[in-house]
Amino acid sequence: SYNGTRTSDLLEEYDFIIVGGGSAGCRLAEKISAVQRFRVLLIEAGGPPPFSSHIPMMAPLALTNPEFDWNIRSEPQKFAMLSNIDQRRTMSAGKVIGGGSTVNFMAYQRGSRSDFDNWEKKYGAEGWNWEKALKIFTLDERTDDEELRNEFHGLSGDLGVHTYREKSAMKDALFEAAKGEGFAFSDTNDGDDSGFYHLQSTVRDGQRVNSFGAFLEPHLSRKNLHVTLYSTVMKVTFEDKSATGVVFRKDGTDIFVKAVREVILSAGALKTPQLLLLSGVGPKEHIADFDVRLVHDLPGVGQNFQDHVGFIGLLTEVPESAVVDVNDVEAIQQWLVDKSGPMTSPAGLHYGVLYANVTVERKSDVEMLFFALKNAKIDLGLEAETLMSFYGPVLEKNLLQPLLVLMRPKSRGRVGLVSSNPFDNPSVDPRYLSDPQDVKTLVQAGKQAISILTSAAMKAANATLLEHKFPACESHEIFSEEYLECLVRHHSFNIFHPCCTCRMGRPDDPLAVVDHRLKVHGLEKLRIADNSIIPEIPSGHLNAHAILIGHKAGNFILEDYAMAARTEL
Ligand SMILES: Cc1cc2nc3c(=O)[nH]c(=O)nc-3n(C[C@H](O)[C@H](O)[C@H](O)COP(=O)(O)OP(=O)(O)OC[C@H]3O[C@@H](n4cnc5c(N)ncnc54)[C@H](O)[C@@H]3O)c2cc1C
Repeated sequence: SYNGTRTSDLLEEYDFIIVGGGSAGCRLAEKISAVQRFRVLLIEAGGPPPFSSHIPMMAPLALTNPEFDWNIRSEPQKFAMLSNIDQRRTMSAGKVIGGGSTVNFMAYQRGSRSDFDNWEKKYGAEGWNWEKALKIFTLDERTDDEELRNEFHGLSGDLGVHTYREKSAMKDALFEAAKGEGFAFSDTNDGDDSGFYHLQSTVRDGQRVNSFGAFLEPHLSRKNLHVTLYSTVMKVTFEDKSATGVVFRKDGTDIFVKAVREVILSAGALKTPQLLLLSGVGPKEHIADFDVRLVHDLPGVGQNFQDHVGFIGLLTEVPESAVVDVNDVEAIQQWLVDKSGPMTSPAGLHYGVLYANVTVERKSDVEMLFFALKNAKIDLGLEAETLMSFYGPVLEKNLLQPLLVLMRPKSRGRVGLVSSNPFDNPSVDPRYLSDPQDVKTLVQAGKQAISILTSAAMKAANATLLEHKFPACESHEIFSEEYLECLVRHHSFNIFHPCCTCRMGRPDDPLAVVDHRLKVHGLEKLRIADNSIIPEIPSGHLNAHAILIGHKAGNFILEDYAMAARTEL
């Protein structure tokens, strides 16, 4: 498999150095290396994608595997994840070329028009409104869905997207039940996120589409593009307030490469703030606690952490035919022969998704994702005793599990250093559910989910919501408000969408880290292009956003260096 540029072939200097070959970094590297006279270096800490990552149903296998996952452990949580080991959560993040897009669950969702318009209005993120974002989404997308030939979708981009329109009795029942609750059927990616919809996912011809395979792999022969794998950037170097290059370690050797024009950080929402702090850029009081020389006091670095978090534990028994078994040998063989069959389901999410509104101000407060998979071994984070007593008795049953997730959580966390060693993971304190409104919203959504799961349509499809109490909540009447609140706090679950830790904003905004063209405030020759720059978490899943950010960063760079960029974007 691909192993990147040989170390002996690397140059001493490049025009642009991109740190992190994830969803955004790969998109960006393709854009700027299209200009032949730009020498571009992409530095990625992980290696090539594992074979299993191509099989959509195998997605959960990469979770917590140290070969592909940074395995960052959160700080103990006070308001959520109360039944987890040490009340912590593993903040899974891809350590592999393609980053999150190589290990994620492949849902392709942009969120709502208002999310983007809000970035522009509230945070001064000029040019990031829905209309502008939509142009880029459609440029990059290649949907295979005949029914989506409209202004919201692209047919000729590089990012393959598949819609799961396949019919099944369980999906029909879920849709019928959702209709009974007043939800209409809709297209998830038209900017109006409400109702029930078929899942759109980054799958093409039965295989995962990651950002590396879609955008970069076809262009690896470009002579001006170097990609170094298994290479961990330790810090950005500066002369006064200007970035001069980076130091990375590969095979035990520390290598300095000079950036003639710019360094661009695309290391993701957890690692980008860590790298800035290690390089002396961030809140000066925090940096002073470590053996790091202050380069620039920037209070917003690592602040404003946001993630989509919610809960699971409403177990619903369904017929065997409604569930995909990850260990089904016949299904694996079928996939190996012609990339078809049950293994093409992205992590068992093929039943579609519901955006539920529980408050009046929003259409999409909570997303309900319906998982129906067996033997998936998803890391739930629970203490062994709780895991055994809750899941042990239902191990042999075929289960449908709704995962209810806050789309616009109010709680805010932070990322910081634990040490000045770049090989230590950062300290991540999400402060999940620290805002009481978040819990209230999830409890209301829990009631709505129970109504759906116990509806006549679901009963007719032989689905039975099990009255099986979660251990920490045994003293409460099952499915009462108190029970649901207890479940929310004890069996909380995030879906690995950290963002917003180096957010965009105006120069006079004390917590802004980058401007609307992604340049770091107060510094020269340094940009950020990954999900850390998002000011407020949108209601879509974040792979689409990272790709959008990589694409726009590429446009900004081409414009700034007077290349023929599409300025209208
Ligand atoms: C398990 C899981 C499931 C998910 N499911 C979905 C989903 O269904 N749909 C969806 O849209 N989104 C999903 N996401 C989220 C989505 O994939 C991410 O939001 C997105 O990939 C983030 O893109 P990014 O470019 O900001 O960062 P990343 O893609 O994480 O890229 C960062 C890259 O930088 C590298 N890096 C970090 N530090 C260094 C360093 N010091 N030196 C060199 N390289 C470094 C990393 O190894 C990584 O490759 C999921 C994520 C996970 C982990």
